[in-house]
Amino acid sequence: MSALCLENVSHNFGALSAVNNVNLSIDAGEFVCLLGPSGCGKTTILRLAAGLERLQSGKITMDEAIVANDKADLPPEKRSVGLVFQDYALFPHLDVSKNIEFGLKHLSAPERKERVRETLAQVGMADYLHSYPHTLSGGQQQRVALARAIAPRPKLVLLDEPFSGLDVRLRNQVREETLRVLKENNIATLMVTHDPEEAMFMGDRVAIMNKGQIVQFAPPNELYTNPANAFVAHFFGEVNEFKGVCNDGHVVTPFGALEVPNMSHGTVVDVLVRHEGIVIGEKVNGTGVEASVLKSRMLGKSNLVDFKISNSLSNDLYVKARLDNHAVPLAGNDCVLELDKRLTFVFSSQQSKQNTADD
Ligand SMILES: Nc1ncnc2c1ncn2[C@@H]1O[C@H](COP(=O)(O)OP(=O)(O)OP(=O)(O)O)[C@@H](O)[C@H]1O
Repeated sequence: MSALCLENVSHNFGALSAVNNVNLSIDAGEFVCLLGPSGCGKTTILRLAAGLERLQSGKITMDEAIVANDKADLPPEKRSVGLVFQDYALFPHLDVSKNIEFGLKHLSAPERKERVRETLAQVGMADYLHSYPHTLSGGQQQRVALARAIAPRPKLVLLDEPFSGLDVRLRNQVREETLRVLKENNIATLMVTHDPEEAMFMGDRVAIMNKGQIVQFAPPNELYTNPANAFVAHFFGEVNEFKGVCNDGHVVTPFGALEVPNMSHGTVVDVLVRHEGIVIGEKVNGTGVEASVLKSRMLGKSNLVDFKISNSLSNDLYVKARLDNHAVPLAGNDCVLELDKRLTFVFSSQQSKQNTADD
């Protein structure tokens, strides 16, 4: 059963189409991230699901029950949804316990107290019952905001860029804690983010959006290794890009011929290779290409290495590779480069153009 299901949902602001025929469903207990560039419609989808924006077209159900369609539109307080926003939105004049009790009016006073205590313990804030929001750090406020959202035991929580106000180190910690708490409580979650790494870290599945539409909805691993188009490939990491033409089921690249069995003869293509898809190899059976190392930069666990390929089909060609520290050749040295085909993608140029965010 879907905790949340959007069917053919569209939304306009005047002449602007902010959300265009979106279908999205989240299973019970599943964590789904809505990822995309600024202005692609992520927050509008979240607001429609929460009931903060009136549905114009389509249908929204929660646990199979209609919450919004052309006839009905349940107000936010009737949707049993927990909300957490970027700015935490705690009530400044209420202490932590009162902030959380706010959503528990249906419980008796002793039940309320017990629920507050229990929920704060889950987020590691049991000692802050009577603190006021302004005396708490950003991370602590975010934990209280999460406690407030889950205390009424909703089946669905909606998070809008909840970690973007936190510094990087704290962000990783709060992300992990948030994920743990939501999973422990088997709460389905839809989280808006524009950070691909965050989406991959947290999401069981990620819906990637562009221009009001969902372009691909899949587990992180699939988005990374099997992107539906060039937009998705670019969004999930840096790539090297070459142009080519499909010739009898093959496209010739500076690294040799690649098979493209499903493309028609003469199709102009973009070949995209992830930086980590260029590897050092040996020249065997004519595969691989000789290259010289221009520059290498240490980036923690890996190095970003610039190569020049001189015997390419046209002019000199420059590519970047992300190599493990132990595999880095010295600047000025020559080596043979190969493609890791799992991290090499071929798309028709026409299709790539249509999917580019800023064209
Ligand atoms: N209340 C509004 N009135 C008019 N236009 C709006 C309104 N809310 C959003 N928009 C527009 O709708 C489009 C989608 O906005 P939305 O906030 O959903 O995008 P987003 O993907 O969440 O962006 P960001 O990551 O920058 O928050 C944008 O072009 C935005 O300017």
